[in-house]
Amino acid sequence: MSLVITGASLLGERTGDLYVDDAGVLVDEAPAGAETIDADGLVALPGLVDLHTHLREPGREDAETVLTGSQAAALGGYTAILAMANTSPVTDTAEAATRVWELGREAGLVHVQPVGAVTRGLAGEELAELGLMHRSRAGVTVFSDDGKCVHDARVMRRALEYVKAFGGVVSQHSQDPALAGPSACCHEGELSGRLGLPGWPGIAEEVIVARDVMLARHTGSRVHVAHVSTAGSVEVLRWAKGQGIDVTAEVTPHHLLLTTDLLAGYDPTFKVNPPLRPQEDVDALRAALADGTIDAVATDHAPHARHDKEHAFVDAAFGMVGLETALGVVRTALPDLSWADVARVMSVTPARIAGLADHGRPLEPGSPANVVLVDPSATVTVDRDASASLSRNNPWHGRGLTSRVVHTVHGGRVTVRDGALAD
Ligand SMILES: NC(=O)N[C@@H](CC(=O)O)C(=O)O
Ligand SMILES: [Zn+2]
Ligand SMILES: [Zn+2]
Repeated sequence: MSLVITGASLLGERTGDLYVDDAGVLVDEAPAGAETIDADGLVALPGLVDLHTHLREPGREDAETVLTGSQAAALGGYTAILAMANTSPVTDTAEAATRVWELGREAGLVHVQPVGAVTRGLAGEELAELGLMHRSRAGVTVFSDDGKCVHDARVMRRALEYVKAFGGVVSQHSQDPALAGPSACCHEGELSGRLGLPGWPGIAEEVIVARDVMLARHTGSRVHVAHVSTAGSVEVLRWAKGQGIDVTAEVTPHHLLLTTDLLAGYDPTFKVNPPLRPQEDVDALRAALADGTIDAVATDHAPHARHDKEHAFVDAAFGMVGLETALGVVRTALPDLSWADVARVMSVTPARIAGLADHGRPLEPGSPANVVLVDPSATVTVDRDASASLSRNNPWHGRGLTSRVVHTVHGGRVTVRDGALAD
């Protein structure tokens, strides 16, 4: 179905119309018989790309499936998501990766790009079949043991050497298990002491980031730092980039807006890895995103069933949902970021990091029609029950967030119309 989108503000810079042909590609003339979307007052961006999504299929379809996660992604303005490997079983074979890729195609709402595990079963010992996953139909290029840190430096070195051959990247969950003990469940600081909760200090992240940028330099391979959470990690990244080391980094929406004080109520909704940090870290993360030291925003959408989350704080699962709220949180946390910069950190750069050639493209003839249309002046009050996700661990419930995703177009197909899933 061809499409004419009229009067949108393209990246907030100039008003223009967008034309989409039957093949789902942007063209320079209005196709005959096209559906029209009136986008007057809306900002058009390339469809968002999430480098870090947890779908729970296979294994925990009660918490999320590829379909429900894809729906949440489309509602959040995404046209591509990377599905983390910590499912059950783990995505550590070509067959498992291909299955996730197929489920994504069947859901048909966003491109679901499987992330492959670095090590078998995320055990941190033997490398998974990285080459076979890359050569499979899923075409895996991003590898991660996320949820666990590849803590053995020798294993990390070998993984980097291996993926270098085909331009792959290792996305690291930076958490030194020796410094952040097995029961660590929040930021280590004055508050964790007062609350009597075992903390995990920023240094447990920073030593791994520092080690990994040196391994990237040594191997000439590419490292991506998942969910950066401290000012110290930002300093290391700034230095590494200055040296020309091939490293990229992401920050989550929640680390840009929420701080560790929220833990005073012992509400496990706010329990996440890495933990919410003090305001000084949040300020450093915002500045680093604005100046390009941090390359991308990634949701780390981590749905959990009620019976895994509703526990005493120490026993509850780590993680929060985030696909539907990411853009609103970024707009709220960084109101001065230009729309072109929002496109850069939420679409263009993540697509480049993941090697997704059809995403993050300029809104110009010849590009695949992956587009999101946003109302920049709306405020949305988040309701955790009005969500496509199967999980309700939503830290934004009841909050007002700036901007609203109105329409999403994936490959020329309208997936979200007027803020609701299209039929
Ligand atoms: N972020 C989280 O707190 N949890 C993630 C794992 C992870 O990203 O480390 C999960 O899979 O639930
Ligand atoms: Zn992680
Ligand atoms: Zn994660």
